Amino acid sequence: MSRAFLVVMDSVGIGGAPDAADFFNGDRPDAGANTLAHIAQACTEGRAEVGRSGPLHLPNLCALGLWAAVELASGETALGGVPGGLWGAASETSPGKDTPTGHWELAGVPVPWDWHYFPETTPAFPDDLVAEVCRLAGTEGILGNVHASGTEIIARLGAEHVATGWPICYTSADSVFQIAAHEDSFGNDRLQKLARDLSPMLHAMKVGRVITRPFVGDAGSFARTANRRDYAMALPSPSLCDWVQAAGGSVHGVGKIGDIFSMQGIDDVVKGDDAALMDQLDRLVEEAEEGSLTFANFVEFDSLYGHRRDISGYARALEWFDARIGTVIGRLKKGDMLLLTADHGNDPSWFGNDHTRERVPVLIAGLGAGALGLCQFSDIAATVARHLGVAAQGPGRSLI
Ligand SMILES: O=P(O)(O)O[C@H]1O[C@H](CO)[C@@H](O)[C@H]1O
Ligand SMILES: [Mn+2]
Ligand SMILES: [Mn+2]
Repeated sequence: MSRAFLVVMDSVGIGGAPDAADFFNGDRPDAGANTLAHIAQACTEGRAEVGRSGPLHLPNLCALGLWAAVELASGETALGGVPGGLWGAASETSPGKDTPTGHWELAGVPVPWDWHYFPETTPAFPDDLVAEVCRLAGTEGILGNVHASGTEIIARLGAEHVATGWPICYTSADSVFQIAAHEDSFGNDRLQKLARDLSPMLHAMKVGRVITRPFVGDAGSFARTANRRDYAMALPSPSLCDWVQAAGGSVHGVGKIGDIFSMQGIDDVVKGDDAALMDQLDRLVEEAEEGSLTFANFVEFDSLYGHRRDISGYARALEWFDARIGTVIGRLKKGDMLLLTADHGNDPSWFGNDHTRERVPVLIAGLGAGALGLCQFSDIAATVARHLGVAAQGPGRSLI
């Protein structure tokens, strides 16, 4: 018997996606974006000195083969290290660079449809959708109705929201409908019910997620809380999580995993900030059952630093993660696999403020050293399934 830990470093791309020119930030194609290599270059050149200093220091990820994976994916040579793990680089085939699309394909389910994206117009949403939000919320109108950054829009419209009670609705380059509302004046339960009731209409439009963005505080210092929830579409077919459960194994979600899979195929989930999630991953390395899959997402690279184009912050988060994951890897037991990967890129040195289409690293601890080569996202599901002795479905092929 064996156990598997599949750990997604949200947005930690390594460049080189063959179809990057087909994806955009505004009108700028993603060709050339490289989250890790560009952060490393900025660190080396002294352009990432806030709260940290000097060259990017990732000894544990490099010891697994991270920099070999970056070079394989994109040809960029930035740092070094002799790979002591299994390492490779994976490309996505699905027509989307968002979190659910990436995770579904990592779990063996490429997305077979085109998502609906709202136009970059004002208003961004059709009248019938706005009317339905008003009906469900019991309000005369909505605020926003545009493409926006979530922190910027609550700073701009938060006071008007508190005064009118109208929900702030916005979208981005992703297939999302986001609703921000104040936890005290609007109420978090009411916000979650609104999103839950609205999501069937959005899902029928092929909008991937309705996301709640509760916030607290006063004008000038509004702050989002950890009570964000994502109401995602159901998967079109069973994923790695279902395969593991069908074989009798438990599936433990850490972080956003429960939301991304609508809890389908997941036994339990723990939530919190990334530091709390790392504690939970550490606990699961101690406690997870034989035959189980622990599926973790660390989102702060993306949500706190990638979208905000904060290179120093992203570098700090990587260095923190590297130190903590090194400890976790040191506690793995015989027969365990820990596979580190990502769901898309979010190059903080790039144009715009959205994700970037990139290859992602595949780093495996616990199974010796060697090159896995270039592969597909869905091969990761097949690899984990093979390790657990579980029958895989879908297009992936095991790398081991
Ligand atoms: O600016 P905020 O609200 O963080 O939004 C970001 O979060 C969304 C979901 O991950 C993305 O689509 C991106 O727009
Ligand atoms: Mn993501
Ligand atoms: Mn994101």
